[in-house]
Amino acid sequence: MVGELPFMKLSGAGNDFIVLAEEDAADLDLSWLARRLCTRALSLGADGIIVVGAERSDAARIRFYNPDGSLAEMCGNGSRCAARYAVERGLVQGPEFHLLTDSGDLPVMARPDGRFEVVMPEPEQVRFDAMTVEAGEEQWPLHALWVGVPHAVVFVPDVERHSDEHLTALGRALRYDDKHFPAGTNVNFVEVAPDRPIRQRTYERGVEALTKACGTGATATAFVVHTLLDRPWPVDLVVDGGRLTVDQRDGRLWLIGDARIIARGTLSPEALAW
Ligand SMILES: N[C@@H](CCC[C@H](N)C(=O)O)C(=O)O
Repeated sequence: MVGELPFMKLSGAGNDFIVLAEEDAADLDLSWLARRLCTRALSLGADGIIVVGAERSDAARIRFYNPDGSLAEMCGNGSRCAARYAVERGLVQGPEFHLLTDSGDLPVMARPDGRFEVVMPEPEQVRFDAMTVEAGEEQWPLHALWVGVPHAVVFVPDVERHSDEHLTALGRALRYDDKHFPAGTNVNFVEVAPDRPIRQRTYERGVEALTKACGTGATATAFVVHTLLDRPWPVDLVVDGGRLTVDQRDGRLWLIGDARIIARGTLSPEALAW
């Protein structure tokens, strides 16, 4: 029986997470915990849980679990939320420190404007024009790459014209396309126009739905748009839950955005009892 569990809930550009201290969650099956806690309406609900552990005064250890209980090697928005949590709980001394993730050691900085910025894993396994997406009369080019987790970046001429249901159906079909994506994929539907921020909507693996933002997805998109369309750094993106910026400095990609505390408290055992 799990007792009262201290938690914080944070949102990064609308991607929301339940964050727990490693010491409080030590004896728990984290995959099971994620499936229980992330279910909206029956429990607190979130796009994932993050477990944060003290390591050194300049480094915290973090692990992400998706709502379906799978372990995600990386989460961009979750990294900023974990960084804010680590500062709030006094696990690290800011403003510059490191997050130790399953995708490596990621430098992070608490900015004077209240936002956080975190170095993202270097894009790998890049396949430009990996396939074409058939969407009714239209054909959309899809670029595939890995930014800690797998991503597809699909260029869509007018993304706002497509309903949530349509993008969800297309995203789900691609996510489960084992031929092109043996490990599954997150799918970013992206509209690029000159002189305005990129508009991005994301179907997330492990959530199996559109979420309000995806930080690794924003990074994947920025990399593709910079490389193929010469978009200069920094690249700004509008997502359903706010704004994200991806910049390149010292040859590394930085994800910049908010990390807002929504709630602090204790989870009742009944949050898990359903
Ligand atoms: N929301 C995330 C991505 C989290 C991982 C993803 N669900 C997966 O398993 O691939 C982000 O902000 O990067």
